[in-house]
Amino acid sequence: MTRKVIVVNGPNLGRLGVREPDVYGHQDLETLRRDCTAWGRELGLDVEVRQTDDEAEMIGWMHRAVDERTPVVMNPAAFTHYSYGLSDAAHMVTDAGLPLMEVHISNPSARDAFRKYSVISPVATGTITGMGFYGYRLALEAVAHLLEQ
Ligand SMILES: O=C1C[C@@](O)(C(=O)O)C[C@@H](O)[C@@H]1O
Repeated sequence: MTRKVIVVNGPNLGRLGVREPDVYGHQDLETLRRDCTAWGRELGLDVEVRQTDDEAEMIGWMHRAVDERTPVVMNPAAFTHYSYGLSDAAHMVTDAGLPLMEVHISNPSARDAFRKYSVISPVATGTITGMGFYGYRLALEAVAHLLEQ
């Protein structure tokens, strides 16, 4: 059976391709969507890529993931650094025994001081940073691996 996985992206990631291309690359969200869908297919995962600038919507997606038992790949974007609401919601996902892989396109630790701390990392299954879009592939591989355990 193909297992559904959601790949959720936080604020400003809808602007991939035009936002700081030196940091986030020249490829847009649509390309990320196509890449993740194709990688998922290879790994036997039915991947749905979402993006929102709205914290409440992202939190709602976590509640639904718990209810529907859906593993999560999450790039929380700026929510990473301050959203205790999203952190609590992400915690519910891993508490439910579901994988939640945190991904960052850049390496936030190597950037501004406010990016050095993640409120998501302490509750995530694992974190991948600094690998560009390829980090999402690594996160999907990790999810596929964890689902086989
Ligand atoms: O919006 C983002 C993107 C990001 O999560 C990344 O993918 O590298 C890193 C965050 O610090 C930043 O706020």
